[in-house]
Amino acid sequence: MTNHRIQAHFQESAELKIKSAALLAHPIEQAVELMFTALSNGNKILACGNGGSAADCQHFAAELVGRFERERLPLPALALTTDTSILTAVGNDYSFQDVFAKQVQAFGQAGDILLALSTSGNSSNVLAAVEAALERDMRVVALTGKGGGTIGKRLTDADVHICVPHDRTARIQEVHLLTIHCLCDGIDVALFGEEAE
Ligand SMILES: O=C(CO)[C@@H](O)[C@H](O)[C@H](O)[C@H](O)COP(=O)(O)O
Ligand SMILES: [Zn+2]
Repeated sequence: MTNHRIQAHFQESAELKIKSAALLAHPIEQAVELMFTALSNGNKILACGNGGSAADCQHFAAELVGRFERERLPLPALALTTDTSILTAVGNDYSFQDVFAKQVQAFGQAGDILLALSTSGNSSNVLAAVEAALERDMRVVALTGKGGGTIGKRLTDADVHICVPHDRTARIQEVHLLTIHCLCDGIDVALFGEEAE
């Protein structure tokens, strides 16, 4: 791999982040508001996604249950990507499409939030989780890319769609992680106010 190729990855990622800041600041603010309201009402956040997005779900849940940058009480967030017994039993006995939806049906309650991650917006198990969440009167915060796919089309006006304006999975994931950190920071600011620098 040439030095030039590495420089190009950094360049593309940096440019996309700047472009996304302008386009996504508003939906990210809306997502913070939705999440903070849910948490304040005693509700929780469930998160699902595949591959790199599964890792993002766990990253997000760790920052809510543990902490982001400020010391605070643990906040209820659960990654639906971690219990291998549930994932294999549901995948084996029903279908891979159901691995997240069954957990939304088991754990989700009205007023909870589903954080749904899919760079293509087309993963059928994430779409099924979105459907299950909407059926239960939960709100959805969807992190997508590539135009938003079928998940983008399924969302309602009460949900929040954060769609990264790019077609490359890796680049979209990089903006998703930054978005997750903005969500954590926004929740901390909603709790404590902006820190004096
Ligand atoms: O991390 C990567 C690619 O960068 C992969 O593991 C990627 O997450 C997987 O191919 C996923 O299955 C893609 O699903 P999605 O983002 O389209 O929903
Ligand atoms: Zn990746």
